[in-house]
Amino acid sequence: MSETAMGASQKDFESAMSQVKRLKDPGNEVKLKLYALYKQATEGPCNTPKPGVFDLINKAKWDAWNALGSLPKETARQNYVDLVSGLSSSSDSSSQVKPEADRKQSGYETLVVTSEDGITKIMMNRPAKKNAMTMRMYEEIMLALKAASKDDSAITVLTGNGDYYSSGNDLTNFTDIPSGGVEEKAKNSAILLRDFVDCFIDFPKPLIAVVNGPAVGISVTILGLFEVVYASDRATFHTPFSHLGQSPEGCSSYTFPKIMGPAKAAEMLIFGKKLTAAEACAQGLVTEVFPDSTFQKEVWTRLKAYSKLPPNAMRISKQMIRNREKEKLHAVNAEESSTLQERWLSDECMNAIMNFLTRKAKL
Ligand SMILES: CCCCCCCCCCC/C=C/C(=O)SCCNC(=O)CCNC(=O)[C@H](O)C(C)(C)COP(=O)(O)OP(=O)(O)OC[C@H]1O[C@@H](n2cnc3c(N)ncnc32)[C@H](O)[C@@H]1OP(=O)(O)O
Repeated sequence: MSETAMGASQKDFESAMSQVKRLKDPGNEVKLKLYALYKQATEGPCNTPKPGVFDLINKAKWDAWNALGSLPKETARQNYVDLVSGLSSSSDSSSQVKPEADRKQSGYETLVVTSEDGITKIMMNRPAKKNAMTMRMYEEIMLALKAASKDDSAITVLTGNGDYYSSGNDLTNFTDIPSGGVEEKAKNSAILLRDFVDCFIDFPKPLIAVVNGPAVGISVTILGLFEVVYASDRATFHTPFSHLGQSPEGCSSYTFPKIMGPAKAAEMLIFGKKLTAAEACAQGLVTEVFPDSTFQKEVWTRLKAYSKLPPNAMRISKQMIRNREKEKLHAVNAEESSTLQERWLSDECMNAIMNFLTRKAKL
């Protein structure tokens, strides 16, 4: 009988463990798999309490281990040995890693993040769900922005994969209620929202939105915190907060009236008027609109040229503009987040979410 059919021996397992230490960094996703298999092989099914939502690293590790369910220890041990052996042979045969692979940053579940030509591109990557923003996506965008603020790129871009830029908050975020109840969820979500928007307020480099298709809710409101917004002529801009029993966020209660005047801002934020890309451009929310057929080519050519400008000069200019109203923006963000915390508990909001989830209503 072959070794594999019998299952890996303790000796194979120990040898794989020491092999792991000599491997080239396999990336976060693989490291999580290795961690989970190791825990399952040595301790059995996940037996520790789930870490809190903000304990990102331990939560990711816990999720990976917990996902193995009741996989037997022996199978986990064998899978660990097989995974390490696969990694060793691929790292032996490709010590010269392709530049393409180097540019893509792994470890994100909801994003594709790449860095090249002086541009870090953060792409929301849930096209089948119109890039709706899950709790995980909010956390990952914050992580990606923090990393981009320290990397050597000159500018940072947020965009979406597929036909939508983003359909805004994933409404199923309302369904995962913890044991502390809906009040606890609303409180934690308000903290997450405030932290999320703070990352945009404080982001130190020029931030560009490449709006490849329709944008809804929070994906629209935070555009007021970007330096430049390029849109395909297929894009639309929609903030249906009253329809959802909610109120504005992303500092839009302050930035939108400043950008487009109070009357136009009210039409969008109170009455949920959906703007075409051309209308959004006329009102100053969008910098420039491109035909969809040439959108990607034209925008990226433009951005590559901008990314060659002296990065420190661009950074200093951005900060000079932003610093004039940073304090105000933080105060607005705090107020909008705490107002929403109450709104989320209202009947108006709950009914609207139930209507979407039971497919009685779409925008
Ligand atoms: C207790 C408190 C918890 C609070 C947690 C809050 C956390 C922070 C919140 C910050 C505040 C943000 C506010 C907003 O962003 S408000 C805007 C919310 N967005 C919406 O209301 C859009 C809802 N979606 C739609 O109306 C339509 O899907 C849409 C018009 C966008 C597209 O319609 P279309 O017919 O073209 O496509 P489908 O509907 O078939 O969509 C394809 C699949 O994608 C799913 N989908 C799309 N958008 C969302 C979404 N926003 N949330 C969840 N799911 C979404 C859709 O259901 C389809 O899925 P299936 O294929 O599985 O059916």
